[in-house]
Amino acid sequence: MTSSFDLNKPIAIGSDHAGFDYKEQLISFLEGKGLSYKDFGPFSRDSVDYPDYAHPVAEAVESGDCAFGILLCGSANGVAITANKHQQIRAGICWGDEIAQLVRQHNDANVLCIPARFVREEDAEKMVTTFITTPFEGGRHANRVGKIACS
Ligand SMILES: O=C(CO)[C@H](O)[C@H](O)[C@H](O)COP(=O)(O)O
Repeated sequence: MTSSFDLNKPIAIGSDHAGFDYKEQLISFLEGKGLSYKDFGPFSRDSVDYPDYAHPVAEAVESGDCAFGILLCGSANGVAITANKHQQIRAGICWGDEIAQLVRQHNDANVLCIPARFVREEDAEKMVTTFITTPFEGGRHANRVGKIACS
């Protein structure tokens, strides 16, 4: 699979209880594609607090330990709000393939946030593929992305 991400590094993935089943399904999907990943949990369907999983995924991407991140919760708002607290993280909520393409092309997103309660499993898989394979366009978008971080 061709990607502008360094796929020699693992993909960071995490969720809350609402995203747990989709996380497990996406892990199988990544394994099927021969892609390595690091699962930041949770490891059951028990109710949990999304920041406890979104922060570690964001840290793994920000540090360069992982190529990029995938986060899932019910609406994706909680994980996206949390991940975007990290200066070098650009986490975008995606609910369809065209949005997943645009968040890479225009925003150089490094964390894909999926609303598990609002998208179908097959659409989640398609968005992951699109996120991985779509390069950042640069140009005018690079100027804008360069102005996002506060410090
Ligand atoms: O954080 C969220 C919303 O911004 C996520 O959608 C959570 O998954 C959701 O809030 C969990 O809700 P629950 O009623 O505790 O299952």
